[in-house]
Amino acid sequence: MTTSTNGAFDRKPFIAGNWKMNMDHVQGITLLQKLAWTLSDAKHDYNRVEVAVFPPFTDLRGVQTLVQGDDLHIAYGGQDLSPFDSGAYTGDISGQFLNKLGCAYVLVGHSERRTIHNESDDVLNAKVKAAFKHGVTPVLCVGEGLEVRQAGTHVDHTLQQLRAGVAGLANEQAAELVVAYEPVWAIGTGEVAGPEDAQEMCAAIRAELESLFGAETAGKPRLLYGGSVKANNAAAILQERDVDGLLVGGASLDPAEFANIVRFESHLVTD
Ligand SMILES: O=C(CO)COP(=O)(O)O
Repeated sequence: MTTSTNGAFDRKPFIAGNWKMNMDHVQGITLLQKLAWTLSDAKHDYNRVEVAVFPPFTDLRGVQTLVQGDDLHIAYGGQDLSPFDSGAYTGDISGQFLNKLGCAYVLVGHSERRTIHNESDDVLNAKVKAAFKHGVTPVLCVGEGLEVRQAGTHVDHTLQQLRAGVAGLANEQAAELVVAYEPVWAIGTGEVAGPEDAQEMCAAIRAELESLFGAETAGKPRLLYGGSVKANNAAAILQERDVDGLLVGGASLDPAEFANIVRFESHLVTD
């Protein structure tokens, strides 16, 4: 039987919605408004569970205006950033632009960036550093594909991505980092890694951070799970000791479903 962590989280739970390439800037505002209303009706305590959304770049200005205008306590961030500050990099977005738009976070190395855009570990390490340089907290995404999982080398594979991503970070940066474990075979497939799979990897990530940065620092970063998370499986995953939050794709496009995930505590098993 899993042990409830209700009321005893070591780190503030973090529930993030990655909208991917969905929602134009008009739809994005409607979605965010509905989410905010739903959470407000449910009297959600943002001090207890942090909420963030990752809309497409073109939505960010509208999101900022809504968040500021309505004094929402929902954080937001970009889905990617350039490793460079500015210059002749057509199509790229600088971390300083994200900071200026009030982005608290930025996704780095989502599996769709690693596979579709062939982003290498070196580039991703540069992106992590660029995010910190510009005052935006990176959410470093790591995780194995199906073949690696079937070969049983998923922990080694994922830790290698982690080590490469955090290479050269100062302890204060490592403490602020967010890491999202997203097994590629569980993304958008309906195939959820079991809570024990999420726990196994998050514990391994925490142990690796400890060996790199020491125990005090390693206790601070929040570790998320992502991959086919829905309201009906969120609580079980979050009950695991080393899982501090969730990175939600498809279900974050439905405000009622996402709000239910944010309110996972009402589904926790208490013993
Ligand atoms: O990739 C993900 C979040 O970044 C997970 O996506 P799904 O929740 O749609 O499986």
